[in-house]
Amino acid sequence: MTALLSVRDLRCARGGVPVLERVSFDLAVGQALILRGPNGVGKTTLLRTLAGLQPALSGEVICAEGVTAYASHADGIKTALTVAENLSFWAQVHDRTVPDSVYATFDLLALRDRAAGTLSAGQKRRVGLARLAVIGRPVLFLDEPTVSLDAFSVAMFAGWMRDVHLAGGGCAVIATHIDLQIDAPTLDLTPFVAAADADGGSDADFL
Ligand SMILES: Nc1ncnc2c1ncn2[C@@H]1O[C@H](COP(=O)(O)OP(=O)(O)OP(=O)(O)O)[C@@H](O)[C@H]1O
Repeated sequence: MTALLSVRDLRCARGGVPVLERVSFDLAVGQALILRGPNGVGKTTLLRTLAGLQPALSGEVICAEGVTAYASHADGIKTALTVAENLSFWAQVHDRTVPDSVYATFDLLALRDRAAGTLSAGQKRRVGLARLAVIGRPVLFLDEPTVSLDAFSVAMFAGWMRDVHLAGGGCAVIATHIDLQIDAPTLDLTPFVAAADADGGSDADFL
């Protein structure tokens, strides 16, 4: 099966300090990988590195150009715009139109014309997740996507991930502390914590 994303012997750092090493995996069409591990183990660091937001220390992330999207804890919402205007904005940026189904899928029908700044945290998160359905990027890197969501909304998001995104030819790497009920392997990052001081610089770095 052809991989949409291949990660080879990746070593990554945060703030100049090596955090993870020896991370390798492949994701094909329809596959997701759930990242687990205690606070500070490096889930965000790995996702940022996979998304190209920071360089790897070594190793390879093999993926086609322009097919990835990264979503962090921040919703990236423009508060003065309505929900519909936010979704239209993202659609335009990606040269797409907003599928009508998105409003029902993310339970946003009643909120369509509300200024996004007036939404609750969970409602804002639903708009942020709906953005993923609008932009049409097949390779998603998601950092705690269900923060602030109630159980109904978590199930709704998981349903979209499973039945629309993955079934529609996408893949995803998802850091989450909760069980999304998605049929996907889990990668616990604990064994991949970088060896202490393995690349911690030298006195010469400070001179
Ligand atoms: N801006 C920063 N500068 C330096 N070190 C940082 C920075 N941000 C995070 N770190 C450190 O990098 C390591 C990995 O952090 P990271 O945010 O990737 O962990 P995480 O697994 O996503 O944690 P959490 O589950 O708490 O979100 C931690 O030791 C953290 O303290």
